[in-house]
Amino acid sequence: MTQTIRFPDGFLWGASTSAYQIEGSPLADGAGPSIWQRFVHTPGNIRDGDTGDIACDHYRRWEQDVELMKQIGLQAYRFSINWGRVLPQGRGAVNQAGLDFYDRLVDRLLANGIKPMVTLFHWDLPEALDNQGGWLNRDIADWFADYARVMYGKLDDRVTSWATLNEPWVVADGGYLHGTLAPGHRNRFEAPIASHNLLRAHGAAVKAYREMGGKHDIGIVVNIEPKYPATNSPADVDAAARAHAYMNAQYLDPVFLGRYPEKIKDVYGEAWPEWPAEDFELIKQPIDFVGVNYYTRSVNKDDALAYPVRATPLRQTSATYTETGWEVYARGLTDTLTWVAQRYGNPPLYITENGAAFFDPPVAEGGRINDPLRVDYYQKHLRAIHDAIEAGVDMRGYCAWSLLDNLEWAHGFSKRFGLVHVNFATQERTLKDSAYYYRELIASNGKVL
Ligand SMILES: N#[N+]C[C@@H]1[C@@H](O)[C@H](O)[C@@H](O)[C@@H]2O[C@H]12
Repeated sequence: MTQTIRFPDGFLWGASTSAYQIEGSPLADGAGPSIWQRFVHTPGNIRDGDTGDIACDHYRRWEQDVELMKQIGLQAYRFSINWGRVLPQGRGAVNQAGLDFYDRLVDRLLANGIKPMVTLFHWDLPEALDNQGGWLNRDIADWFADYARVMYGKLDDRVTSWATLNEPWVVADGGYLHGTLAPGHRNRFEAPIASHNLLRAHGAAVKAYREMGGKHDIGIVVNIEPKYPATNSPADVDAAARAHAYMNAQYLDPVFLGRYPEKIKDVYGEAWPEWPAEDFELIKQPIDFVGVNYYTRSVNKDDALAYPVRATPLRQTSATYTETGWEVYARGLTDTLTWVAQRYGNPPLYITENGAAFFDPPVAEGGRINDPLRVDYYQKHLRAIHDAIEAGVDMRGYCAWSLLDNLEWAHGFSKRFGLVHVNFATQERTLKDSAYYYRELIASNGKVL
């Protein structure tokens, strides 16, 4: 007898995007370039030479896209603000046209009963700030707080959910250690500095919100990937612990516990600086929720040559893998959510991203796009979330990644995560079968699982 699944009353069902991945028009109407403008136009950085110059053309088609959200029945829409569209130099003069774009979007979402969930930073740092050191300059905590104040001042009368950062780990690891993401640095001494300043900026933006009397929810969005040892050998167990400290605990420990996990020094070694104690007072500002981005897990083998964590993920022979090479492992989501709940005092949690890139067939007769693997992925992961709820985790909502097929960073347009297919040549949108399935899920509050 299959269990009837019921999600809590008021559980919020949404979908997520980010500015640079969907908006296009990166320099329109006075916007200042982000570090992605330079990065995507540097040959070799993005597959097929794809760029965000047009992307999903959302900056011009946003009304059509809100209609799509309504058609799917979204209760919430998580999106990010392009910092440089609002502050072209990252600081100082406000670009009114940029602010007006987000103002109109928020009003239209609310008019359609869709809750805006705003992320202030989703990787598109203004180039002008990067030219002043960007995340390597300790002043960026103040620059970010000033930008946050501009957005709070404009939208906090209607936006009730703020996230400061999206996935600081990816910014530090991809942007400063491995160079696979903008700004493309490869420096093991820079990565912890960027990571620490991202957390300081988070704390400064939360502090600014409280000081202005903000009464709504503010939190942080982190990617969490549970790390399992390949064997019970001490070497593999320790390898998994290093990988966990590096990707997972390095972010929520400072935010909730006011300190880094001890193991992080073993990860970075000589590249790990000592930090001023007052930094942790700033970072650990009380927050109202954690956004968890979950995609997969990794099974780790000790590997002395794999910097910085000295652990290598092992492919699981019997598993299904997505187009991005990620194992489909829904149990890892339950383990992740119970870990966060147990370690940090059961804070309110949202899944702010969860989804999969699979090869989608062409649009069939009648305009249908059959994507059963994506439907199966959602079904498995929502069941895993329900298991966490049954275990007492305070789950408040779920945002599918992503509303639209979009620019998958260095993958270009080759990896499609959308509930909605985008023909990037014509900008035609087509709901995939997974969008129709998600619509039923929302309408039944998860009962059709
Ligand atoms: N790759 N991938 C999909 C997805 C990416 O498109 C988002 O921008 C990130 O927040 C996070 O990495 C996850």
